[in-house]
Amino acid sequence: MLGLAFILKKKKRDSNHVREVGGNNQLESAEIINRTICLNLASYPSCQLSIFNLLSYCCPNATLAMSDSYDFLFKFLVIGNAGTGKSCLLHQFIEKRFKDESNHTIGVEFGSKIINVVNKMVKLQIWDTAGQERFRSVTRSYYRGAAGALLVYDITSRETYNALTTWLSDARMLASQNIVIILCGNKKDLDADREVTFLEASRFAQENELMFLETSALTGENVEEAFVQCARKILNKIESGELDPERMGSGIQYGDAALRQLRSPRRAQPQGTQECGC
Ligand SMILES: Nc1nc2c(ncn2[C@@H]2O[C@H](COP(=O)(O)OP(=O)(O)OP(=O)(O)O)[C@@H](O)[C@H]2O)c(=O)[nH]1
Repeated sequence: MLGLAFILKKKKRDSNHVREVGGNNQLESAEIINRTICLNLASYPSCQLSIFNLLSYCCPNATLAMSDSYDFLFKFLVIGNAGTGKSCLLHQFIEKRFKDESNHTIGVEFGSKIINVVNKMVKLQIWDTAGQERFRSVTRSYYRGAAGALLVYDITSRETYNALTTWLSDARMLASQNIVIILCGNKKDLDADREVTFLEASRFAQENELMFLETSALTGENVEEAFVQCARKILNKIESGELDPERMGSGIQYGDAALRQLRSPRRAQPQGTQECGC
């Protein structure tokens, strides 16, 4: 059975973190809490293709099963050059504190959080991707079916700002044309070392139809806002009919069987089973 066990179980924990380890993209272990999918491949070091990668590719909505009292689940990406603070932003958003020691991400990391957006409970399933070029082929495989993204640059590094067009075209090509993206100029607390002005970045955002905020993972400024604004825009698009959660690869899932049943009776599933978009 390849050592792969899907165990659905209720389990409470403060944070939901999955870390993909090993330079050769081995998935040592991964947990999605509450809706726990346990993958234990530690004893299969030769397995080069992570099961998460496979799940994400084949079944972008595979994490949804029983409801945690949320209305929607959105798949999010955090992308941008290495060292811009993507992991620290995710950590600040989930844990509400700065990650003191942050190493380069190897492949991808995962986190999730339920937030309240305009009276809807939205579960964000967030994939924090490695910014280093050598992981690009791995990280690109996670783009598929993302509903939203934080596109991060470092306001003290023009190089990271100059790379934005490449990240943007990748996201629009590989995720979805409709992906909602918020541009985040991170390290706002280092204003004295700024190399990119607020004005030029906001122009870039406007020209490319992006939302824009300057953030600081260190102080927490605008971090929650970045995720919330992105989620709010996705919700608006759902309400206006511009986005269809039922469309395969939309990166959006309904949060409970009842709501799904209301919308599409033939797709209703028994409680406790896994919904898979494939
Ligand atoms: N001053 C300041 N430093 C930050 C901020 N965010 C991150 N850093 C620092 O920037 C460095 C890189 O942060 P990471 O979160 O690891 O960067 P990353 O974008 O995830 O990097 P990769 O995983 O390699 O793609 C670390 O030394 C952080 O402490 C911030 O808002 N302000």
